[in-house]
Amino acid sequence: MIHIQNLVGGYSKTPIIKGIDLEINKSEFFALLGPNGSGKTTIFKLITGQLPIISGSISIAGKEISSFSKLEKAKKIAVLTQEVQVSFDYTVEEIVSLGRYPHQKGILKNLSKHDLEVIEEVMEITKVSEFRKKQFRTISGGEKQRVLLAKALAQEPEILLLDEPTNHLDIKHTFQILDLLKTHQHVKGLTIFSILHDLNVASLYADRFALLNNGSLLEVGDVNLLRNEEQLQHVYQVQVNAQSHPTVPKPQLLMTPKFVEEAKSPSFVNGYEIKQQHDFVHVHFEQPLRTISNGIVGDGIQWLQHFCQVHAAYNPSNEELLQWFEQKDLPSKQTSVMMTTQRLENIVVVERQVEGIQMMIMAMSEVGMKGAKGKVNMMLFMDAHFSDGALVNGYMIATEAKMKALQELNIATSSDSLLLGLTQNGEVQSSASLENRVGKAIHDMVYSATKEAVQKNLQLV
Ligand SMILES: Nc1ncnc2c1ncn2[C@@H]1O[C@H](COP(=O)(O)OP(=O)(O)OP(=O)(O)O)[C@@H](O)[C@H]1O
Repeated sequence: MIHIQNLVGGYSKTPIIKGIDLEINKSEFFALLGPNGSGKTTIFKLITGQLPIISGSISIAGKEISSFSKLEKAKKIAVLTQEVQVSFDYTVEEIVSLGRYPHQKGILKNLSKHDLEVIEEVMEITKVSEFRKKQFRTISGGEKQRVLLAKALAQEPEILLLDEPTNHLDIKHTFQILDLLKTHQHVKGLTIFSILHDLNVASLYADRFALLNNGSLLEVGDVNLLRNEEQLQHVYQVQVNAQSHPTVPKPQLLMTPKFVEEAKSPSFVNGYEIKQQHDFVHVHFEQPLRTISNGIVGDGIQWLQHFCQVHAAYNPSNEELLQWFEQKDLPSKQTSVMMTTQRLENIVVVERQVEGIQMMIMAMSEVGMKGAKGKVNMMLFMDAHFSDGALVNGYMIATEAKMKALQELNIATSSDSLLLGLTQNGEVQSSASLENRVGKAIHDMVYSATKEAVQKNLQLV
C-alpha cells in the first residue's frame, strides 16, 4: 500500500533519513518505533509532502506521492500529528466536520446527509459527542487528541498516519482508541501506520514493526522484534527484559532503572521473623523474596514477603480468605498461603547452612495423621539469587527430593504444596541442578526436612 524505496530526506541538505526501504501492506497495523530524534516524524513529513524528498521514492497504491493532488491525497490519507494547530475558535463538532472537506462537492461545500451521518458516527465511537458544543481550545489534551482522531476518521481514509496517537490519553482511553482502530482495520480494511513510543502497547496492537535509529532502519519484522532485548537495550540505552504477557501471546517489556534504592539487605538469619499461633504460622521477611509456588494463595512466580501455613477444617471460599487476611492484617497480594487440616504443633522449622548457603525450611506433614490425605506442605527459603529458569529448576529438584524421601519411607502423598523463596542476594545463578552447589543445597535440605517432618508426625500418631 505504502512503498518507500531508498528514501533520503530531512530539513536541510544533511539528510535525517538516510536511505530507508519500507513496505506497509494494505489493512495492516504497522508500528514505527525508535528513540527521540531518530527520524520518525521526519518520515511522516516526507510522506505527507511537508518536507521534500532528497532522493528515493514514496508511492501509495503504485502511484508516486508527488503526483497526487492535495484533495486526492486527503481522500486517501488522514494524518494525526502531535502539532495541534487550531487557530480559530472552532467547536468540537466543527473540527470533526472539517474531516469531511475532501468529500464535499460543489462550490458551497455544504455537508450532505451522508457527511452528517459519518460525523455522528465518528464522534460517537471516539466518545467526544458529549462535549460537541464546547470550544476546542477549552478541552483537555486527551480530549483534543480524541477529537482530532474523530476528524481523521471522518475523512474516511484508506490510510491513517498516526504520530503518537495515545500520548495524552489515560490507559482507559488508550485501550479504547486502539481497540477502535483495530476494529476499523479489520472491518473497514483501514491501513494504519503509527509512531508509537509505548513498546508494550505497540506489542499488543501492531501486526508488524520497524525499529528506526539515527535515520536508518535496524529491523523490520513481526512481534519477535520486541523480544530482541540486546537490540532494544542498545537503541534505548535502558536495561530491558522481554516477558510473556500472562493472557495474550505477545511479549511485554520490563525496564530496570539504573537507580536502585539502597537495599537494607539484613543478614539472612536476621531478615525474618516467625510467629506461631494456634491457627496459623506466619513467616515475615523484611525484604520481598522472589518466589515460585503452587500454594492456594500467591501461586506462580512473584515477589512476596509473608508466608503462612494455616489450619482450616475445609478449603475456604475467596471471600472467607479475604476476611481472613483482613483479620490478620496481612496484605493479600504479598502473601503466600498453604492450608492444612492438621494441628500446627506438628510443623517442622529447620534453619541450616548447606553448601555454604543459608536456608530455612518450614514443613507441615499430614502423613500418617488421622483423617488426613497424606501430604507435605513445604516452604523453602534461600539466601541466593536465581534467574526465573533456575527457579523452575530448583522447584523440580525440591519436588524430586521430597518424593525420594517419601518413597524411602514407603509413603504415597497427594495434593502437596511447595514454595521456593529467594532473597536474590549475591551472584545470579542461571541454573540449578544436582551438579551445582545451589541444586545440591535444595536437594539435601528438602530431603532431610521431609524425613524429619514425616517422622515427627508418625511419632505423634
Ligand atoms: N524543523 C526542524 N529543523 C531542523 N531539524 C529538525 C527539525 N525538526 C526535527 N529536526 C531534527 O531531525 C531529527 C529527527 O527528528 P524527528 O522529529 O523526525 O524525530 P522523532 O523520531 O520523531 O523524535 P521524537 O520521538 O522525539 O518525536 C532530530 O535530530 C531533530 O533535531
